[in-house]
Amino acid sequence: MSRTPSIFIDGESGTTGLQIRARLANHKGIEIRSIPEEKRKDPETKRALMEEVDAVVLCLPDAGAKEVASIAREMGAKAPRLLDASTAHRVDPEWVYGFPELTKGHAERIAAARRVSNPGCYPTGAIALLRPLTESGILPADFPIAVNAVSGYTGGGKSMIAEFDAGTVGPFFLYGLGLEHKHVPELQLYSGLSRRPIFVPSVGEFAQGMLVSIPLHLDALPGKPAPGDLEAALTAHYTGSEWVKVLPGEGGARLTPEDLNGSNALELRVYGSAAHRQAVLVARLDNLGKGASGAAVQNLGLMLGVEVDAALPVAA
Ligand SMILES: NC(=O)C1=CN([C@@H]2O[C@H](COP(=O)(O)OP(=O)(O)OC[C@H]3O[C@@H](n4cnc5c(N)ncnc54)[C@H](OP(=O)(O)O)[C@@H]3O)[C@@H](O)[C@H]2O)C=CC1
Ligand SMILES: CC(=O)N[C@@H](CCC(=O)OP(=O)(O)O)C(=O)O
Repeated sequence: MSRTPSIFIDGESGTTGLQIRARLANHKGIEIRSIPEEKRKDPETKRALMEEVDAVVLCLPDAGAKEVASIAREMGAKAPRLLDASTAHRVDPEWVYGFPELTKGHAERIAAARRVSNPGCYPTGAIALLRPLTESGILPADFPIAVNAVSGYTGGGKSMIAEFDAGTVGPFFLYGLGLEHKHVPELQLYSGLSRRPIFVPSVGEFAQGMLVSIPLHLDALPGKPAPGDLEAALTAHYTGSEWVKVLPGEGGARLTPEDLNGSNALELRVYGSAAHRQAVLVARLDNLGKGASGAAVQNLGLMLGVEVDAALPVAA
């Protein structure tokens, strides 16, 4: 593409949309087009702009994302490429899952795709930990898995931010306790699990940041691996990755969720006790970074074939 590619961020004033704009603020290689505020939910205005841009980033509730996807279907070959940040299309086989580090060749699949579905924040951490273990055969697909996670409250979008700003919620809560959280299908599918994992999310009184942890009884795994074998499988999978790093798990250390805020980084650690034959896999990320807008900017770079910095620009 020789001219500057253009995008339309549908839902640009929401939590995810604003963060994408901020990450692209200093970027000269992508032109951002908008529609007037009062027309932002008008399908005909959207359709007209969709005819003029190369890609649309959907930062909308699921219903809004499905509406734009159906406009794009009607447009046929004239439709722009779509990158959907919502949950609407994540396990739809006609969409490519937007986790470039998923497996060998996946970044190239994203680069070539017409429709890409950006991952959920929690699945980003869990899939990053589990996929290399199922792919390498260390973890059987039907192994019982439980995923625990804590998120900053921006993960709940404008409505949850308003609740915390108003001081009407306590400092911490578990949720998803009906075991029907919307992230479980993508987490199961892309981790390569045949047995539905148990997922226990929670929110703390901090705006941004996330930890995802997965405890494992190593004796129950067929090859009875040591913690170091798990770490070696993760290291082999992510060697050379710009954004995903495998770091030593130092027992006794405290791990806090906010350290990667503003970045597009994802850190993976294996904590283990050889004596007790136990391990805990932990992912740390910014829920608005690699968990949402950073990942979206990374995917846009692949889709449009331009160099992007998926991290927030550092304030001068
Ligand atoms: N926050 C997060 O960490 C993550 C969010 N996501 C997903 O991204 C999407 C957006 O979430 P988030 O940014 O948090 O949500 P927000 O509630 O913060 O923002 C959504 C924005 O979309 C606007 N909007 C709603 N319906 C339409 C429509 N039909 N057309 C145009 N604009 C519309 C809203 O405007 P108004 O308020 O005026 O209705 C609002 O500005 C969701 O699907 C969410 O699941 C994905 C990953 C992480
Ligand atoms: C704290 C909180 O409420 N988090 C959101 C998920 C945030 C996220 O990744 O969202 P999407 O799947 O919408 O993209 C939730 O649990 O529904």
